[in-house]
Amino acid sequence: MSPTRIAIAGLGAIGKTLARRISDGTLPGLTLAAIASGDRAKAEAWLKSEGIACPVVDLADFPKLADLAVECAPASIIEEICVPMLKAGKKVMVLSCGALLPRPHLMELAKAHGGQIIVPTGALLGLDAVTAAAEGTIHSVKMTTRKPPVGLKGAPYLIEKGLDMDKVTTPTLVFSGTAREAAKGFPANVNVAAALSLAGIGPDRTTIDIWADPGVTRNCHSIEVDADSAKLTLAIENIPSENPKTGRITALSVIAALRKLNAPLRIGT
Ligand SMILES: NC(=O)C1=CN([C@@H]2O[C@H](COP(=O)(O)OP(=O)(O)OC[C@H]3O[C@@H](n4cnc5c(N)ncnc54)[C@H](OP(=O)(O)O)[C@@H]3O)[C@@H](O)[C@H]2O)C=CC1
Ligand SMILES: O=C([O-])CC(=O)C(=O)O
Repeated sequence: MSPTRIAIAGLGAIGKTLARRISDGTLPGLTLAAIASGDRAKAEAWLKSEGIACPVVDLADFPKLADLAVECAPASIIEEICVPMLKAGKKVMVLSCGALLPRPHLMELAKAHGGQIIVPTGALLGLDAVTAAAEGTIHSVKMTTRKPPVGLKGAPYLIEKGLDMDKVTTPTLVFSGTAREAAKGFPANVNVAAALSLAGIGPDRTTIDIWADPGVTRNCHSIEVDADSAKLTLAIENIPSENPKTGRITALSVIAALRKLNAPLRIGT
């Protein structure tokens, strides 16, 4: 069987970890085929320093070079990554999944051309159980996120409300609302809430409280799901990566999902 060719869009905290792990040959049946970056010269210099041989290309070139693209770039360019791949009937693993909520046309495009959008568990946990529960009836899904203020800095919602994260000295509830509203107001901070909503009862019925908490050093998420099959209470404390907004486990989740693509034994939903 020929190897599955992987393209990476975005060579940041997630993309770099991914590039290292695919190119070192520890993921059987996968090959690193292409990378797109916001800064081609910087990406080429980094790849050279790591001893990774991979072309840095334009996003538009992905469909001819790759079978699956991993989107780990700013949410604002999701269309540029997904549209060419999906039109070519290929797969895209989407990390900026909050940006999927206002774009149902991307799912339509996948359906029309036989492509697929894959949202990995990412920085969260329990999406296996939530998708299973969603095959029955889920009554409610509530999430609470608690991050160090630096992990929320720059969010459009905070800027709009004039909330300065440098001035937060006690745990502060900065947002309470639906996953859809959270994805709009915090596009680089709570993709986890969007993933949870897509797994369960959708972005308008899934709720989230976001706390800026100077007392924590990790990005902490807890989930409560009430369903006719089970009651779930789940929590995860993510150690930040080189990007304080992004937990280290996110890249590992992508690697685990990629490993499952060609694995003879597949664990989990
Ligand atoms: N679903 C989930 O559970 C999670 C999702 N995320 C999301 O995943 C995404 C990536 O996260 P992370 O790796 O931490 O982000 P980073 O900010 O570390 O990296 C993003 C990279 O994208 C690159 N980029 C910018 N413009 C373009 C472009 N036009 N084409 C290709 N690449 C570009 C940037 O490169 P340069 O610096 O050269 O401009 C940057 O290195 C974010 O949207 C984040 O919110 C994060 C954590 C969890
Ligand atoms: O969901 C996100 O975008 C990032 C996040 O909370 C985490 O990594 O813990």
